[in-house]
Amino acid sequence: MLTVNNISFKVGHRTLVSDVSFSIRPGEMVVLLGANGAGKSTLLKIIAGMHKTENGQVLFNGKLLGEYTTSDLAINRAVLNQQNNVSLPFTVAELVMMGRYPYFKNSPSANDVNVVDEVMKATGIAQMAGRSYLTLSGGEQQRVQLARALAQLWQQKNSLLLMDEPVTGMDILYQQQTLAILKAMARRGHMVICVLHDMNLASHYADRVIMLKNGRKWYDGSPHETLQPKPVYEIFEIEADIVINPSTLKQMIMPREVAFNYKQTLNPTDMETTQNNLKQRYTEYKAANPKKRIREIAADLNISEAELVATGIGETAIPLKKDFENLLKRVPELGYVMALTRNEYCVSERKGVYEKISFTPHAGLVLGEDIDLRLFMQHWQFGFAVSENGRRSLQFFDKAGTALHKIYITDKSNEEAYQNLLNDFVDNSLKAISVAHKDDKHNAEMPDEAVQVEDFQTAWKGMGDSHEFFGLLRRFNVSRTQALRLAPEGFAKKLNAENFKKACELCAGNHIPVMIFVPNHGCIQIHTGNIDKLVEMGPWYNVLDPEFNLHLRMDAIAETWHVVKPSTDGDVNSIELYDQQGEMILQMFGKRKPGVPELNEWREVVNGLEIAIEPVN
Ligand SMILES: Nc1ncnc2c1ncn2[C@@H]1O[C@H](COP(=O)(O)OP(=O)(O)OP(=O)(O)O)[C@@H](O)[C@H]1O
Repeated sequence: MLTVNNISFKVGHRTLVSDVSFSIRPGEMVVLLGANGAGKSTLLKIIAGMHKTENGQVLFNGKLLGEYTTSDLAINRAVLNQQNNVSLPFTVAELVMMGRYPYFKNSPSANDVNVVDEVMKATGIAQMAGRSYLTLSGGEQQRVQLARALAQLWQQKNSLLLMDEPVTGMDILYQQQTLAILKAMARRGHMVICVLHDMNLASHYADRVIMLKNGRKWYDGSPHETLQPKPVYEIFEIEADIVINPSTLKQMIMPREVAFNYKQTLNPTDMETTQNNLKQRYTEYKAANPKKRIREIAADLNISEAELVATGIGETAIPLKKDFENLLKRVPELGYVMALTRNEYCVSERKGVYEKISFTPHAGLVLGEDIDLRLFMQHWQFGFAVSENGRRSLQFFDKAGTALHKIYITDKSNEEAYQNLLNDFVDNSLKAISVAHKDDKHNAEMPDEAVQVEDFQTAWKGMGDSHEFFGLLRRFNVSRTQALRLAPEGFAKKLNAENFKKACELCAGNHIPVMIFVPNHGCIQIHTGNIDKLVEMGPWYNVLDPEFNLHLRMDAIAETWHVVKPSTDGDVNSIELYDQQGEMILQMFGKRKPGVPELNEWREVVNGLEIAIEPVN
């Protein structure tokens, strides 16, 4: 058993590993994943006893690592480093025999010779036993080093194999074979910790995946739990689609294409010149189209909204430090404000006070009476305080410059608190911004036939809480609209977009309180309460109440569903609207809270909808 307790490691003032803890048992194969420089090799060296830590401890088979003698360590753990410098022309067999040095003094025993033969066969290098190591290709040398490490512990149960990128340079067959050998070693009673860069190899061979970022442990769990779009994004900053390999039922991780953004290579002066040119275009376009909103102008000019806002730096826009969690914790001081969250086709505006703000590594929460938000901070990249046409607001954008959330100052807001907040969070160094290429949405779905529909339907019916739905999508690797299509009979019914209006009218007319969720990838805004004034204006359907406004593009609704999710408080009914890409536009529930069944009146409204209007789409 290996137990790592709260270890940290510093070089000078730089912390390379910070407060990492985990244990592994004989039989387990653990894969360490993380971006370049995340601290994987450093962690491995600490566990190998090559780096001494000031804090924490490493316990190996019940004894502190520091208490092992060098010769004891040599027969209990083997290390394969990223770089193996060999300058003398040893033969392959001689080099592998080095793994047996801890076991003999002058000449190897028959057993040592046997072990060397066995590992050379296992690693496919037996036919090159007599060749000089220095004449081998990179991948062949790597296999020899692997064989040396294996020879060291081949017969030592409960020992520890520490492998730093063992498959680097190997062709695809030997990559697979190497990991198969390591997994077999684990199954024979060894403990294996292996640094890899290939998530698909990790998916196939790891029993457990530990993900590191900035020297800290971020995720620790089965490949199924950890190799998901969100952890992958957080660790590697790359969007990935996860599909299930139908023959192995293991996840396949497919990173999305990234476009090279030349603007990111511009130096600050070039960025400012580009920004000044844009400012001129923006000013001219605004003058010619005075009624257009910034989001529409951004779309027309094929530029992001954040870049347009940034053209006002020094005049209408103050850049904010990227310390958004601490900034948001101060927003309650502003008092009565207006929170705005939107996606492509729907805007939710709710007035009130930010209260009960907290952050976990996975999401932020604002759980006030009025303002109710779920925040996904990993997507928050740029922030500005904007003052335009007499309206002041804090605006937050993702890395592509798309707006995620805005907070508007009202007549009743606390002016002094707003000024103090700006003083504390202004980023005077930022003169121009450069945004990432916008990810094209391609919600590739597995074919319906590849989904384990029966199990999926059973799991749906067995939900104890509607919040489990997201986990269900992950588990069966289905998109939301696919899930609705494959739902068990009676749990998802297709409606017409007009049904949504009908439901709003019935709720407004009968004073039935509702919950309206408007999501984007950085924020979900929830309005809970009554809706009253419903107004249609061109393609927009609006709720225009004093505290809550909703603007919804009816012509963008491609699918409307009535969805039923079981919970321990009885069935929960919702109406869900999706766009052409399968992205959720809006979700509406009856007002509810945990432990209380949903309102009967709401249930009657949704259940009556299909009768009210025949579904056509
Ligand atoms: N001796 C050292 N002195 C100063 N910094 C160091 C030292 N060793 C490593 N680092 C730094 O510590 C960080 C973690 O390094 P480490 O080699 O553990 O990363 P890694 O996760 O293994 O990365 P890679 O995937 O690139 O191999 C890096 O930023 C590296 O530059």
